[in-house]
Amino acid sequence: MTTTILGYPRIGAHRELKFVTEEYWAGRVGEEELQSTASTLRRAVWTELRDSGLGTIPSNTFSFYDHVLDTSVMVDAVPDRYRALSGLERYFAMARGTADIPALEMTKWFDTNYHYIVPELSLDARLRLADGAQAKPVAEYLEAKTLGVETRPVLVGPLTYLLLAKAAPGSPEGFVPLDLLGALVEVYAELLERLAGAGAQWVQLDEPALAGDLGAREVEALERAYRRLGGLSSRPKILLATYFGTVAAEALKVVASTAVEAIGLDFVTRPDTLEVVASAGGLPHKTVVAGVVDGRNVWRTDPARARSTYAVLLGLVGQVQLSTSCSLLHVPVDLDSEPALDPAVRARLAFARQKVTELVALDAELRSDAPQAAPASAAGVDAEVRARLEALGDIQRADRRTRSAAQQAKLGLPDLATTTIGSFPQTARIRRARADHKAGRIDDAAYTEAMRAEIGQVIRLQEDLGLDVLVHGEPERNDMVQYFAEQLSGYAATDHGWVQSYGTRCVRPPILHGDVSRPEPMTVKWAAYAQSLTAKPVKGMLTGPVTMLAWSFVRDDQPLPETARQVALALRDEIADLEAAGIGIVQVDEPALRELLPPRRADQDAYLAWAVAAFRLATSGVAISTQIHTHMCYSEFGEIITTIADLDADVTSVEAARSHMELVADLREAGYANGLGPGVYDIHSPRVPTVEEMEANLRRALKAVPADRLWVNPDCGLKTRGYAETEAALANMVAAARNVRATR
Ligand SMILES: Nc1nc2c(c(=O)[nH]1)N[C@@H](CNc1ccc(C(=O)N[C@@H](CCC(=O)N[C@@H](CCC(=O)N[C@@H](CCC(=O)O)C(=O)O)C(=O)O)C(=O)O)cc1)CN2
Ligand code: MET
Ligand SMILES: [Zn+2]
Repeated sequence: MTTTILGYPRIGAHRELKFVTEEYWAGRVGEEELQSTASTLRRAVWTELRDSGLGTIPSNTFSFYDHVLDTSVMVDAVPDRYRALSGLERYFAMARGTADIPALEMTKWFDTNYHYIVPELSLDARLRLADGAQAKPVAEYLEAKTLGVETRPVLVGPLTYLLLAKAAPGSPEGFVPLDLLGALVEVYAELLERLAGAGAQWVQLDEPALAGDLGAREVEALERAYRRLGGLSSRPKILLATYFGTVAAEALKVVASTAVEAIGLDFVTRPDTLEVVASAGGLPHKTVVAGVVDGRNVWRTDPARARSTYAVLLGLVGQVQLSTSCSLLHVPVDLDSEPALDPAVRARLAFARQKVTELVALDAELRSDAPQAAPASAAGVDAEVRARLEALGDIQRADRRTRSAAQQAKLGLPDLATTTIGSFPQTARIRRARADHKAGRIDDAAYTEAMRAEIGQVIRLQEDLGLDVLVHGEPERNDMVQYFAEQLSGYAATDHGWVQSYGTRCVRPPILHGDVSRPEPMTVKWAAYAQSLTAKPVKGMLTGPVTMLAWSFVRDDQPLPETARQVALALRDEIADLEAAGIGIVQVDEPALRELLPPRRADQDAYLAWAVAAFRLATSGVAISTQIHTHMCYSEFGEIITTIADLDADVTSVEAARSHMELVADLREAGYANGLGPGVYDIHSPRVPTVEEMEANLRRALKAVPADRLWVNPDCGLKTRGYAETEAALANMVAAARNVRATR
């Protein structure tokens, strides 16, 4: 037996990669320094893993932006619009766009808060191993080898890669990326041969798609791909890694029949993986890389549970190695950087470094037969919260027409009302004030004053621009989830627990460890201050229960819906306080609603039911004249379209610019008849949208939504943008709304 992990954080223990990359983008450091920092970070990971005693060590887990984008570049799946560029310039243009070329799309990596760059494939794509012997996985394998570390290069598996890709715009009807499987597998065949030539003993092919529902076509593709790769005469041994759920039984059967030497299985996400292996008649000729340590949550592993999984597996499979359930990309690097955490919570935690140590210890324990003590786990119980939830009555609001009449009487908004999604640019000045406050360089009063000054500016700007519904701009929030978590009981925040979300953007997911309650109002003083500065309505801004869970590390000792109800109750209280303070519109953001959708159809309805119930619990306590908004972004909404209607918010804003408002008609079909704000421009790019393009978007939307229900807003919050482009874009947006109002 031995140990391994499926991947490791790449951003650096102190976000070194983020900082150097952003300096490179700003033109303040050159490529040489960028490359040298990257190399230092890779080496640090390899030597750390080697010194920790881990059995086998992954490589090619580094990326300058995203591992799916790396794969696209590696197989030369580069759309023509980037062909004039080369090297890193091309790579970052694909990720982020340039002044002239739009970026590739970005979307959620399965049900995580990591985002990948969506491959765009056309029927005539000529896939090939772009850099031949210098291909990234080969180069990184050799780089580790010169340090004396033998590694297992990690690749996105060909099936998963194609299932995550989309057909290039203008592709012939019926073309799907999976049609390119044959060509892609030949590129992987060449790569595997080159890796073998470089001396690699093992390669890891990640196929998380195998934990979802698979059709006959996908199963057939799986078989074709791995028969071909398994049958290569010169290749490393193959570890085919499945994760983010239980491997589909049909897929396991196929993989078992190929020459693949090892299969990675996730024993953490769901309880039924052992049953699937047993029903398949075991895997007597394979090594199972058993994911017994949770790769994406921060709780210490229960050794008794790992032991029993191991014992059962021993009787079912050829060999067992202990591993993480998925890459450690999704957890922070080091618990030792968090001295301020409550010791009782801390005792229950393991970050990436600690998980490696856990694996080594588990392995030693299983060899020596000396059982380890289980972590003491005692989540805080709040009897009052439980009693209140128990006693809670109706969570249904009055019917939509009654509400909308009352709200219109009170708010008197024009047709095509203009607004924004909440945040305004998080400037260096704002972040510095927060850092100064935290370090004690400025006191509470000075910090409050600094934030009020920001709010004052944002309100004035919106009045000057002529927006109809204003926001306070969220300057006081380090992050829309962390900010609330820092104020709720039952939640802990970290100081350095950074996890990559996309590119150089990171988050510190808070840790939800016990029953949740709200000791004090969380947003009222900021919202009320903003409202005191203007006669226009100011929209209060909260993060919804599902998103509060999705972007946190959540306790695993009670069902998720229970935890969601506790968060929802705290939000319900907050909304009541906002209403009492004179805030007539409250937006409850649920950008992660789609993200938590389980991969298997069979599990989806139950999830959607509790997600809707939690949202309604949070939002149903208000007067009919109080307008509830919600906001969603970063998702393919297809599967949750009827759920958006079920939330029954008075107004829903959704990301729509990149899909050209397609969603608007879909929502109407699904019976959505409330207010709708399809984003009229993409906020992910510094490009300033023209009045004409936003007008065109609005006219398109008007075909499906009447003007008195159509809202005009950007796709999402503006926190990652600068002021110059924000002001220009919003001015154009208001002009577009006015033009459409005038010429309808
Ligand atoms: N949790 C979460 N998930 C999400 C989103 C989101 O907003 N939140 N949005 C979607 C896209 N994901 C995103 C993730 C991160 C960021 C983002 O802007 N992150 C910032 C950090 C935000 C933050 O926590 N800021 C803190 C800390 C800032 C900081 O780095 N401070 C310096 C010191 C201050 C300075 O001198 O600048 C330090 O700690 O070293 C603050 O403002 O207080 C970044 O990576 O740069 C944006 C979108 C989906 N998932
Ligand atoms: N109100 C939030 C903002 O504007 C919503 C963001 S959704 C990722 O930043
Ligand atoms: Zn958003």
